[in-house]
Amino acid sequence: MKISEIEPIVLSSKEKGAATWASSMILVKVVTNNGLVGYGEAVPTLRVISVFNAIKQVSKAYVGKEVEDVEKNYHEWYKQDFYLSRSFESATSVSAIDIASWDILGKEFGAPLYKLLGGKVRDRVPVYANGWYSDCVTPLDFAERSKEVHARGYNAMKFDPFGNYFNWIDEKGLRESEERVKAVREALGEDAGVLIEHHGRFNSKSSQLIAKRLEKYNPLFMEEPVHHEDVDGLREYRSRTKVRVALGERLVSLKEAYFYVSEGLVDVLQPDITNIGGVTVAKKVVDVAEARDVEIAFHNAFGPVQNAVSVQLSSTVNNLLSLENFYDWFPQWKRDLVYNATPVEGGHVKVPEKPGIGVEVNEKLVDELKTSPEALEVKEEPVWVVGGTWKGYLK
Ligand SMILES: O=C(O)[C@H](O)[C@@H](O)[C@H](O)[C@H](O)CO
Ligand SMILES: [Mg+2]
Repeated sequence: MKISEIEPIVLSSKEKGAATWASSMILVKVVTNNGLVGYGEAVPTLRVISVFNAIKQVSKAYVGKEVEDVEKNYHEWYKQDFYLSRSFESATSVSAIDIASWDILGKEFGAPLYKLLGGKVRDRVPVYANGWYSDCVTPLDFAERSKEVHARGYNAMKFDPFGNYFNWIDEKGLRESEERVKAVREALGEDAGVLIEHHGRFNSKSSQLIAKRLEKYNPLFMEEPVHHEDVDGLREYRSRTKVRVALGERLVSLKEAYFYVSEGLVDVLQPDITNIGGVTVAKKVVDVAEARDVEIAFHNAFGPVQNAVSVQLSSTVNNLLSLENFYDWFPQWKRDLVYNATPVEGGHVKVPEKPGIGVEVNEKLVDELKTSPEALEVKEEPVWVVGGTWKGYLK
């Protein structure tokens, strides 16, 4: 079965989600010469136009290829694109096409993805909540909202308590962040998972001060505590703190993931299937992590296709910690965009049994929401911030 057509589709709506990127989505539709259709998804942050164009470029290498040859096709692009290991746009494009190819493979064999990957090790995937704390600023805001989320069945949740501090943090920032974390820990009790998101924005000295202040609240992990490229800063952080480190959403290749695992720089690896290289690379990354007892918690922030493929893969991962989940904080259209959806019940998602990624795309809604790629607005509250949490800081 040959790939005959690849179409990048930008979707957007005025309905706001948890963050700036949440109101748009990049879907990739792959069609074969005998009419099978598969869907993938690419990363929709401040690069919507360049990712859309990159998908068109990568498509030139994939059209005409056998859709079943996921391994060969990825390596052909690895050979072609001198900059794949450096280009997030290239990596997310190849990932989206790879996900759609696996979706087609499942449909061809009439099997959900997990069966093609060696079978599942669990029927329900444990998830943690993210995106739940829009407009939370005071410790009380965080405490009340986290209680509501807990009552919905989530026993673990992630949040960024650091307001608009960037690179450096001072005593006031440390105190305010500590008050928020303390409020959530007290609201949830000792057994819940409290996950601290740093969004990779601090220098090592500042994040070490943070770790010393927050370790008494027993965070499940500290996510991206230092700037992504600051490997020496991360080594210093590792040697001077006792907290568990999670990272991985910006990794774009197997070798990059291998580096963090083999150097002992990470406890919880968070590959994103939409930019690590699709299912083809993600499953290898999982194995590399397992060899060093590093746990997996896929980054899963964007849309329902990414969510579906992440649920399928998570069901097969022996060393899974949890899967990130924005599902209940998606704008409604992202839930409506797929049939046989994957709701969160009791902090878990049931693994769908439909072929491929396990959900079908609502093509009527795709036609309604389809738009031309446009640059996202740049606001004082950056794209990675959960909306409204900088309110107290903006002039
Ligand atoms: O862990 C996460 O879910 C991410 O850090 C998100 O919070 C970011 O905002 C997004 O990935 C930006 O592209
Ligand atoms: Mg993150």
